[in-house]
Amino acid sequence: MADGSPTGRLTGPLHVIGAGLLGTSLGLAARRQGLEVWLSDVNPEHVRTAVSLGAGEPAPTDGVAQLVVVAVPPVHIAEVAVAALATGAVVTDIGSVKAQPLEQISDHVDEADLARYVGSHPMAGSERSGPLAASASLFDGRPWAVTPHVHADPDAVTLVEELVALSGASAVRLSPVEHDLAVARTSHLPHLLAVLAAGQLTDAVPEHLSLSGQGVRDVTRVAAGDPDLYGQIIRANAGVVGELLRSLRGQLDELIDAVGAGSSDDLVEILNRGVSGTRIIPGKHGGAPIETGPVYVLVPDHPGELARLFGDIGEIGVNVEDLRIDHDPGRLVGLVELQVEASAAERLRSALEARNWTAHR
Ligand SMILES: NC(=O)C1=CN([C@@H]2O[C@H](COP(=O)(O)OP(=O)(O)OC[C@H]3O[C@@H](n4cnc5c(N)ncnc54)[C@H](O)[C@@H]3O)[C@@H](O)[C@H]2O)C=CC1
Ligand SMILES: O=C(O)C(=O)Cc1ccc(O)cc1
Repeated sequence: MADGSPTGRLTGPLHVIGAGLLGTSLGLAARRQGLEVWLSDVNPEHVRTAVSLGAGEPAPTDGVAQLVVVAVPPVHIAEVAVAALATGAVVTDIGSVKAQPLEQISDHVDEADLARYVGSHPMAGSERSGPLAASASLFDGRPWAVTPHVHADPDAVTLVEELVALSGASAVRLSPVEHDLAVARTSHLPHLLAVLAAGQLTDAVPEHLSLSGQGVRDVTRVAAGDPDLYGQIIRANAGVVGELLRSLRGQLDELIDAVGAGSSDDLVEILNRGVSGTRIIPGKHGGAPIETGPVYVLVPDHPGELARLFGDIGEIGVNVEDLRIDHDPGRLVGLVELQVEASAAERLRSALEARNWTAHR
């Protein structure tokens, strides 16, 4: 077993504390690369489930892991990380906010132990929780913030960045404060806006809800996330999120004026700002955003049809950038929306039609 001292080379064992969505996904990703993974959780059922999925083995009662990953809800991160540092291991947490746990941990450990703590945050997840929602490919191609504090041991930082690479993600190094500013804008505020958009649906009558299309599903998806978890995340970043919300209040007033104004100029200016925002979100693997276009395909609601469609797309040789499926309320068919590189959309549509699929753009 490793003695836990940072060597800058990730050989394991990796101890994941918190076998929920994130922890189990990480265990699966690390096992995929052959690393020894130990799992623990306050809920023994979650460990059993994660083990049965192949995410690792129950953590032994003794022995020091090389790297401990704390994957528990935000309010428990500091206490779990402090206990893990006492074992001599390098410790990272994957919580969604970084300045607050660092401050709490710093209050309870000496500088030598603190040097082995390096916070991090994978920008990957879903609105579901628990080990059954886990996936080995959750982190593939995703950004993963690594947020060393000024006294962090460089070897410990390297070890955490190796974990990121081994999980299929790309490390983005930021200070904890910078990170919290970034996620307030890219994650916490969008989450709260999705909550408001979804919440106002609860006032609608069922006949009106029957007109729900893909747009409302797109803007409300993340609002289904566990309110307890998101409450903790947002409260841990309350200062920055509060500032953004106050700025948004001003923008909401401007929007109300623009909607009621005689001319549409101001409204179009606001709508254009939205278009600009969508265009600067980086593409997959942090690359430049690529322009995609949709191809819609009618798929009979029978077992095996989706596999046949994807087999055909694979043979046609077009990469699918994104995908969603809508069900036709009146017929036993699904409408599959494929997002592909814009320049390949027409080629894909005509090749699918040639293979007897009903496809349009
Ligand atoms: N859900 C998401 O999409 C993302 C979540 N995160 C962060 O990852 C962390 C975990 O979130 P999820 O996996 O989504 O939650 P989850 O609810 O699926 O899993 C959390 C697990 O921690 C366990 N746990 C709670 N207190 C514990 C303790 N004191 N010791 C050991 N185990 C304990 C729970 O039993 C549960 O199995 C959170 O800090 C969250 O901010 C980060 C990125 C994305
Ligand atoms: O569901 C999504 O699209 C997400 O963006 C998931 C997510 C949730 C919380 C985080 O701290 C990071 C990522």
